[in-house]
This record gives sequence, structure tokens and C-alpha cells, in this order.
Amino acid sequence: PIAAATPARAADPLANPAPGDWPSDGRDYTAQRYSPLTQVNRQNVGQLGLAWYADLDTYRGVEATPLYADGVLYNTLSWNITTAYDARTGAVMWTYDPQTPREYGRLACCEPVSRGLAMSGDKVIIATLDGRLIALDRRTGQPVWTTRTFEHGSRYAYSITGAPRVFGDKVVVGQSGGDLGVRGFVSAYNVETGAEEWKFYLTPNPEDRPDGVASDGVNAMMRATWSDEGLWRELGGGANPWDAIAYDPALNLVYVGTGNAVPHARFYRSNNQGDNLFVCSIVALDATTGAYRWHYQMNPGEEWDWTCTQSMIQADLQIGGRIRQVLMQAPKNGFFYVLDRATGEFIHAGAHVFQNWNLGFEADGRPITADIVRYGEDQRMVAPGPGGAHNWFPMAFSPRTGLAYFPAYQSAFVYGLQRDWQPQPMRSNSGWAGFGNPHAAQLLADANELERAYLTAWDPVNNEIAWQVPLPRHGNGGVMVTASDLVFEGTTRQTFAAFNARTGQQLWEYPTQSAPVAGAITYELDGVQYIAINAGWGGGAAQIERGAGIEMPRAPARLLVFRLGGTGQLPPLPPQASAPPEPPPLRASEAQVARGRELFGQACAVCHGQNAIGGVKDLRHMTAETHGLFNRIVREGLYLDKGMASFADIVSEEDVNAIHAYLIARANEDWGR
Ligand SMILES: O=C(O)c1cc(C(=O)O)c2c(n1)C(=O)C(=O)c1cc(C(=O)O)[nH]c1-2
Ligand SMILES: [Ca+2]
Repeated sequence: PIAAATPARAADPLANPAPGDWPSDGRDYTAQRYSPLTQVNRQNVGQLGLAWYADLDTYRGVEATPLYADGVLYNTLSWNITTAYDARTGAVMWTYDPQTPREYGRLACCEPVSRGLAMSGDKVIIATLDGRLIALDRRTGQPVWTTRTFEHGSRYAYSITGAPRVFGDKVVVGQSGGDLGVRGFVSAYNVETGAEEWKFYLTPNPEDRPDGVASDGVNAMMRATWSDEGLWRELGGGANPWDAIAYDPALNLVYVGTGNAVPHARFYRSNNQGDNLFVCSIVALDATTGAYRWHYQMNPGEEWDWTCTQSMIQADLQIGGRIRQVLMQAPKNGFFYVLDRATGEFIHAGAHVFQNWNLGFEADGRPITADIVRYGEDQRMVAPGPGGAHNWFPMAFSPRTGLAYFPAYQSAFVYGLQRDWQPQPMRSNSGWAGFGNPHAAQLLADANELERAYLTAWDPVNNEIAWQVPLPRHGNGGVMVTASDLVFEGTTRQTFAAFNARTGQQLWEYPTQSAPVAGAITYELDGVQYIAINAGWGGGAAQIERGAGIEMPRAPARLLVFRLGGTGQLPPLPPQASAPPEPPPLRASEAQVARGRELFGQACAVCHGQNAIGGVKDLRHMTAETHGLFNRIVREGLYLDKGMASFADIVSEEDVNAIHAYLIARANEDWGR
């Protein structure tokens, strides 16, 4: 079952890049993250060494796939700071800082990350956290045009973490916010001018009127799948495309992977009714007009923060005696899907980890969802959990082996409704309860018991696992595969490793002093094959691990570039923080601490860790000076430049005191008092 690449439009270098280039997120429109380069092979991969590295000057997660063309490597970081490097030496050619307002850091569920950038002719294009699409001159790094994709201060809590994509003469981009409250949409812009060409909303208009956009044509179809009642009207329903978007030039289709529904609990969102189109779906649109063509919904009535935004890969595979043009995805729900990308027909899907939501599929591909995962106030253990069996970490596919490669995370979570829940503006709006009842403690223990992480190779023709490599914990990085049958992946052993694409045997491993979560690329320059990866632990996976008390000693993020015989050396790991300072004594009442715990969970935990463990800054380890400034930091935005915006709009002086009391209590527990 050897696959052929999608037929290329010769005129479009993004359809068929030169072998040594990596000009788009997925390398070409198939998004296979497959490189034809073979200089580094299974025999010599052990000789890979560091060619050069660049300090990225951040401890935040770095999720971007860099791009390469014409001797230049382009990279982008948190706050969308974008740099061009001489790909041979690592010398900085230019850096562009779009001055992303740090206030937007609050809106990012999993750090203000950026998953990448796009390239077209003489431009590189970035999408900023605050919703701007900016085209930069590739030679100078100066902006050529800027377009807003949503209005600053609009009703919904939009942000962008995903990469923009260039599809022919258009730039297509989505956005985030599905955990706070947004109405997801996807929009396309002219690559030369930045002018909007079309826009498609992924949930129905909450006021039941036309939007004047491409999705008006299917608004009635979407609307029929939502209840007349429910908070979807207030919070927008979600379904936002925060990561993969793909394009088949021959079929002239754009494929949009959509996110979870908001509020997460369907009870509050849509009166426990309806499929709620187009949440957790793949939607195919006409690339020219944005008009609807087909959709497949992975999880009708989604309510577990499951997203279908994960990598979408195209290949032509021989299945059931004929060649099928397929689209493949491993979304959060634990299955690997193979769809016909011309029609949206469900070909097959198989589970690659333990799951308890799916009892099979109808003939038309509609999943049969187990009643047990539909939670009420009685809590239910559901597998996978909201972190997903496969998250945004890029997947790869080799047309030589016929296998897809991705990091898998077997997990579960305890879901239940919070009684009398009310949504809060600009906060995570799930409608879920904490782990209040005694029954939940056992469920939670069962859930923790299930946790496993793997590098998984999936056979999409036979619908089964080809091989799996166990890895120590969640958060293993994106995957790249080469024509020399090497699979490259960053691991939670804090290494960058190469595996035999046919067997999973590990062939090489390099200590990176931080677990790389991003996907690698490879490029050829002056006859030398280079392999580049961002090593910067962070994002949602790091939050989950820190919540479990796991913090790895690490260096600040770096861009690492390897070649055969490279002799570069990383400096020694910087000294890690010494013992935490002694916290002030706790003087608050138990009630105040309890109130602080609740507020912290709602407003602070996404960045500062569940139960105040770890996070961007571990607040149990504040110095006396920080304690003294606490109220001003939280309410006046004293540390805005570090990404800590003011929360004065949602926490009162009294609230801040309660949060501070809770943190002092946690610090004293940690101190052993
Ligand atoms: O619903 C959303 O809008 C949304 C956005 C994002 C994001 O933009 O990073 C993530 C998620 N959801 C999410 O569910 C998730 O697991 C996740 C992990 C990460 C990450 O960067 O590690 N982002 C996101
Ligand atoms: Ca989400």
C-alpha cells in the first residue's frame, strides 16, 4: 500500500517544494511532514551533531514549526516575535516584534504560544495573538500589509495561536477562544494585499439573522442541530479552528478542523440537545468562495473539550481494492480517522488508546456514543480526557512506509456538572464541577491509573497500530519523517530522538535540556542536510504535567540545528532555582482561603498551574518583595511586560486578598508548615 503524493500544480511551489526546502508548516499541501532528503539515514544517524543553536531567551513553550527556503530559516515565538536566521550559521538576519499586547496572554488557554508561520513568494506571514495577520518582507522583516481578523475588544474572547496557511493566492487563518467563549470562524485573505476574501462561521448566528458571509448558506442546517435554549447564544458555541487547516489544490477544497464546544457542558450549552454543528468536525469549503462542501463530525454533541483541530494529512491510499484520496486525522478522542477527502465519506476509524465513549460506528460513519460518557451532576470517568489522546503536536506520514506517526497520550478525566453554574466573561467556561464527591476520588484514581504516553505508528489502510514506543510522560513533541525511513521526535526525556520508521527502534538521541514539543523540519543547503527543531517545553501538556507535580530542570528555549558530524556543544544546564524562600505566615480565615482557591481555579490556574503547582511562575515560591507587590501585580498590571496583565476587571480587591491568602496557604504547605 504505497501512497502517491497529491498531484502538484507546477506553478505553485507550496504544492511541490524543492526537495531541500520546507516552505510551509506541513512542508507541502499534503501536510505529510515528509521530506525526500536522505543524506541522514539509518546507518549514519548516530553521527548527527549540533551544527548551531540560537538562544530564544524565553522559558515559555515554543510550539512553532520553523520554515526554510533560500538559505534562510524563519522562526516565531510567544508574542509572535519572528526571526530570520542564516540557515548555515545561525546568524540573525532580522527580528520583527509586532508588539503583541500582553493583555492577550490572559485569553490563551495554554500559554501565548504560536504554532508557526507561512511563506509566499517574497513574504512571510504571521498571525498575532491579538488577531492581526501581518505579511513581512522576507529580506528585511518589515511589514508589507497588516489585516485585523477580529476586532479588538469585541464581544468574544478571541486570540490566535495557530499558524496561518498560504493556499495558492490566499492566506487562511482560524483562531482560539473555545474554552472561554467565542463563535469560531475561518477566513481567507488575499496574499498580496491582505484584503478579506471570504469568511465562514462554524456555529450558527446566535441572533438568528444572516451574517453576510459564506456560512449563511448553511446556517439553517447548523441551527437545526442546536437547542433554542442554552448559553451557546451568549458564548458563541466554540468550534474554533485553532490549529490545522489544509488544502487540496486539485479539488479546490479547504479543510477546516474545528474545536470543542463552549460552554463545554452540553447541559448548559444546548439544553442537552443536538449535534451542535460544526463543533469537533472537519468541514470542507470551496477554496475560492468559502462555500460549504461537506463535513464529518467526529463527536456529535461534544462536551469533553475534545477538538478536531489536529493535523490533517492527505495521501492517496489503496483501500478495499481501489485508490482513495484520503484525509487522515487523529483528533483528541482517541481514534484515527480516514475520510474520503473529495466527498467527506467515512472510510474507517480505529482507536489507538483505551477509550470508553465509542460503541462503534453507523454505516454512514456516525459514531455510537456510549451513554456512560454523558455526565450530569453524577461524575463520570471518560477516556480520553481533555488533554486528548493526540493534541496539536504535528503528525507525519510517510508514503514509503504507508504509516502515520504521532505522539499518543492515553488518559482519562472525571467529568461532572457544576450545579447552578453561571458563565464568567473572559474566563474558562466549562460548567464542570471539581472533584467534590467521594465517588469522584475513586474515579480519579482509576483515571490516573490509565496514563501512558507513546510514539505511535498507525497503519491507515489496515486501521491498526503498526508499532508503539512507550515514552515516560505526556508532552512528547511533533513528528517528522524522511525518505531514509527516519522518524524524528522530541521526547519528554528532554531529548530529540530518531527512530526507524519501519520498526520504531530508536537509533539516536540527543539531550536537549528541555523537552521539545514542536515539530522538526529538515532542509538542504550547499549539499548538507540539516535538521532543525525548537526545544522549548510548555503549552497545555506542560500544564498537565506540572499539575501532577512534574517540573523538569531545563534551560531556556533554544532553536537547535543538527547535521552529520556537527561538533557544536550546548552550554551546561543553568543552575536551577535554589530552595524556595520562606513564605509569610498564614493569617487568613479558612473561608477566605477556600474562596481564594475557587477564584484561583477560575482566573489564575491556566497559567500558574492547577492547585498552584508550577506553571509559568510557581506562585508558592514568591519572594517577600513579590508578596508586597501582590495586589498591584494582579490589579494594576505591574508585570504586564512579562505577560501578567491586570485582572482588575474580574477580581476585586477583596478577591485578590483571598487569592493571596490561598497562595500563602499553599506556600506554607509546600514549606512543610
Ligand atoms: O478551544 C480552544 O480555543 C483551544 C485553544 C488552544 C490554543 O489556542 O492553544 C488549545 C485548546 N483549545 C485545547 O483544548 C488544548 O488542549 C490545547 C493545548 C494547547 C497547547 O498549545 O499545548 N493549546 C490548546
Ligand atoms: Ca479547547
